[in-house]
Amino acid sequence: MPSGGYRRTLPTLKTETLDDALEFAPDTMGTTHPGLWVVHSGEQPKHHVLACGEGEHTLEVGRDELAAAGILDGRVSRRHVRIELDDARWTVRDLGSRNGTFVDGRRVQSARSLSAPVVRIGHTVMLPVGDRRPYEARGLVVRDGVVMGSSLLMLRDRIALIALSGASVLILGETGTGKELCAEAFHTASGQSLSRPFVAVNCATIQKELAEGILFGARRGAYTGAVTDTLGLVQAANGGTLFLDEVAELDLGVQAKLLRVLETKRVMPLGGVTPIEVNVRVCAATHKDLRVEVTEGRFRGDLYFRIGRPEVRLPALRERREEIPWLIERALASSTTTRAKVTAGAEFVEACMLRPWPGNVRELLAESKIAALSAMAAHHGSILATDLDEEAGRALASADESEVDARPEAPAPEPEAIEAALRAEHGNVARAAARLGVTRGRVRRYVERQGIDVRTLR
Ligand SMILES: Nc1ncnc2c1ncn2[C@@H]1O[C@H](COP(=O)(O)OP(=O)(O)OP(=O)(O)O)[C@@H](O)[C@H]1O
Repeated sequence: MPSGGYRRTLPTLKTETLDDALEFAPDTMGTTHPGLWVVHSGEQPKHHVLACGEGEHTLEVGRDELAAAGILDGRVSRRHVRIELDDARWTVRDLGSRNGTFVDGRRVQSARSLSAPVVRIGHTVMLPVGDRRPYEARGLVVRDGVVMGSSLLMLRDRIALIALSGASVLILGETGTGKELCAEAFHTASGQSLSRPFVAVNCATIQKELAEGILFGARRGAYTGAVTDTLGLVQAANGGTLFLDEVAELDLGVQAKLLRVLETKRVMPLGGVTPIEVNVRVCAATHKDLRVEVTEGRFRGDLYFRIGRPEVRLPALRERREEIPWLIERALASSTTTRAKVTAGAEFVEACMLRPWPGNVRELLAESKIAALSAMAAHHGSILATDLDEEAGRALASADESEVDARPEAPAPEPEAIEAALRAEHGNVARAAARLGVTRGRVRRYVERQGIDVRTLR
């Protein structure tokens, strides 16, 4: 295969009916349907919606309400918290509980906020929802390791409809939101048999001068070094799907040739004389606004109209926080080092739900694994909030902020002091950093530089 792409067949995805594409407009009486969504409890992800009574906006939650939903949490008081939606504002009031109510990570007696906060009581994490009906109707599905909350399920249905219509699709979304997974779902839903190829290429990684050969193939002798015929990704995807990730990075000249291939359904390899017939579905993705790219002359308008419509937009992870507990569980289950050895504590999950995750799912999965190792090194089977790296999931510093951050820091601790702190804390980087009064990143970098295996310090 040419570099920059790969070819594989995909596992079967069960086809689901599309008739559950419900619309959730306020009902004719203007009644809202607020509720409280339990997303994590007892070190496990949950999906359970507690409903306010018909026409009511207030919900009281305690041990019995949770137990009725099959959720047992000994740290929750009998009458623990009242949550109210009033004039589009959430009010959370502790009802004199023994272990307190936490709103967005802070213990409160009472708190009001315009946006739905993350609420924790005992070992249970919850999200208030203004309209519980989509969550009740669609739930949350984990299939073949892919976690899909209500918004992703809706998106998947839309992608399936587009695929069945025979059109191409443009997938928009921040890095790590799952655009490639969507492309795979598009391929599967196209009804193309499993033996048909799915070929993915990240256009940002293709060198400009090699792009034509990589995409369209080359005949032997077409250029210095072309010692054999090469197929090209378009031909490799023949009969299946070509996924062009970061499509905005394609050179304008290559864009023109790609458009021609798609219009004529023929590809001419470099140095070739006879075009070859191809039948390829294109699925493209980008984190850029292609319309702006067209307006500013960096993307061809004609290609945009060929592959840029219809578009689907993947929400950032911070817009679908209910998936976070399930993704953490996926991360722990995916490695034999952590599987069945550690679980995610409620405070860890809460901390994860409060970070913006600019790297989205990819970043959360990676940081969950690091946190799990930190918990294991410290001999606790439950991942604590302090096991989450301080820098993990935080917004990336802008250039201006990095200048501020570049102010001289407190002097770096001596290596002996770092190692002593690590020994005292049995290899727990977070606690060693707290003991030294420096950031966790600083201790972690020291550990990595020195090649210290923190497990030996347990
Ligand atoms: N809903 C999900 N459930 C489970 N894993 C997911 C989900 N979404 C994404 N991932 C995982 O997160 C990682 C990043 O996903 P993917 O490569 O599809 O993102 P992307 O948007 O294409 O990223 P980029 O723009 O950087 O190429 C992959 O390991 C993928 O398996």
